[in-house]
Amino acid sequence: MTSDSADIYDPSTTVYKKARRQYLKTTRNRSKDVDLEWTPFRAAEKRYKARFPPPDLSNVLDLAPTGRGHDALRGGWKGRCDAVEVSEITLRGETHPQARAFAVPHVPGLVLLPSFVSPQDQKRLVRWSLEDQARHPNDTNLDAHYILPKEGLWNAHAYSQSYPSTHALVVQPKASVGGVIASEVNVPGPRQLISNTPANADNFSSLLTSPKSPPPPSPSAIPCTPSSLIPRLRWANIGWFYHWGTKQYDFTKGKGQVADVVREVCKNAVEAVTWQEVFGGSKEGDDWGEDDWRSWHETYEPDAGIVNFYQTKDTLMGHVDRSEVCATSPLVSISLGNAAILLMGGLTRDTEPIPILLRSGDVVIMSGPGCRRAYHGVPRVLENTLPPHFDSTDGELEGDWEPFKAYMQTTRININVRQVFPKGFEPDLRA
Ligand SMILES: O=C(O)CCC(=O)C(=O)O
Ligand SMILES: [Fe+2]
Repeated sequence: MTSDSADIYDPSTTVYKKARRQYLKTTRNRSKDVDLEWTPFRAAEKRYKARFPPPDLSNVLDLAPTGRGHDALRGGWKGRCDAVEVSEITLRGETHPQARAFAVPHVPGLVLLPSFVSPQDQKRLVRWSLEDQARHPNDTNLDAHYILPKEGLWNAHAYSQSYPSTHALVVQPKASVGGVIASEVNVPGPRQLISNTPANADNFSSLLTSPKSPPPPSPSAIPCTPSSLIPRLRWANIGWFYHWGTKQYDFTKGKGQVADVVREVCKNAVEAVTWQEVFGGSKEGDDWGEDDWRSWHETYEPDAGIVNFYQTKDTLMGHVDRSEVCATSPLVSISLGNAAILLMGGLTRDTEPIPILLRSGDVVIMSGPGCRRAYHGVPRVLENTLPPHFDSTDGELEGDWEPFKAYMQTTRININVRQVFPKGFEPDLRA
């Protein structure tokens, strides 16, 4: 338990002293006013991101079932179970103790389902994310810059791990092949923040026809092995293609599938919630037209999404997901692997966000006008918080689990699933 993450809380340790020295060095020339200029959202982001002073996690909302509690957070991280008042929601026909859902009154439409995904399904979804999703025909952050192997980057990496003596495949950068050298490029790395026009039923056809060219390949990318690229995988697209440059969907590329393994989890989560208890009787529950919460048990149908891959040093800046025409229907977000802090704010960055601890298997639903277009971000992935079931190799599924186990030691995966269009709607691609 004397890992670096625990020592950072103890001023007598070298880890603490080193982090403090580093902090004083980097903040030496900073204007005294800079903190005052930050919005509450930005200030919270800075606090949770900081390596020094280490963030105080005592106000983080942690809904882990009692007993399992903080044990899953190895390495000295602590959290609090009762930081924000939550109301329990009855689940349809579910009686097992983990089937609970919580609404957070501070953010109407935010619903948390702790441990909703079973340990076995968590592992199944990790496999699916890496083997089946982070590959052609889906787009990933690395596709812009590298000619990725047809069998998928993960599969090439896993093969090279299993057969280290075979001739290693080398992934070639795109810039050296196409000869396109751009002066300014998006290098592979964190998602870029782009301010985009919120999609809606009226502007949809103009968004559809706006040009969406591929990002220029990085001239600094060099040939490398699949294994050296794997830690740089940041996202893969599922369902309708998402164009990161414009933050709009590119419907002309046709519709990819949201695989059943994910669709089932999302539909079950939405059906598990008694929406009447979330929106009934509140002003947020007024008539919203197409996306009415009263019919979500029948009309919710996921058609797009992103698989986010975070290494423990990665963060996702505060943003609003507003590219979907359905502006209130549930966005279902599944957490896998190491735990993280999600900051959930309001419609502007001026609202003080709620910090929420997300563990492997937790599902978050963002829905309704007060939450679906609220600012949120992930300022911290917590090191050494991989639950023990990721280490075990029992059961028939486990045969070749080793490469996944190794990768997941420093990784969090988030499957972020959206509904772009009302169920049954087919965009007219001749528009
Ligand atoms: O990683 C998460 O929990 C959130 C990801 C997210 O907000 C997004 O993909 O838009
Ligand atoms: Fe998001």
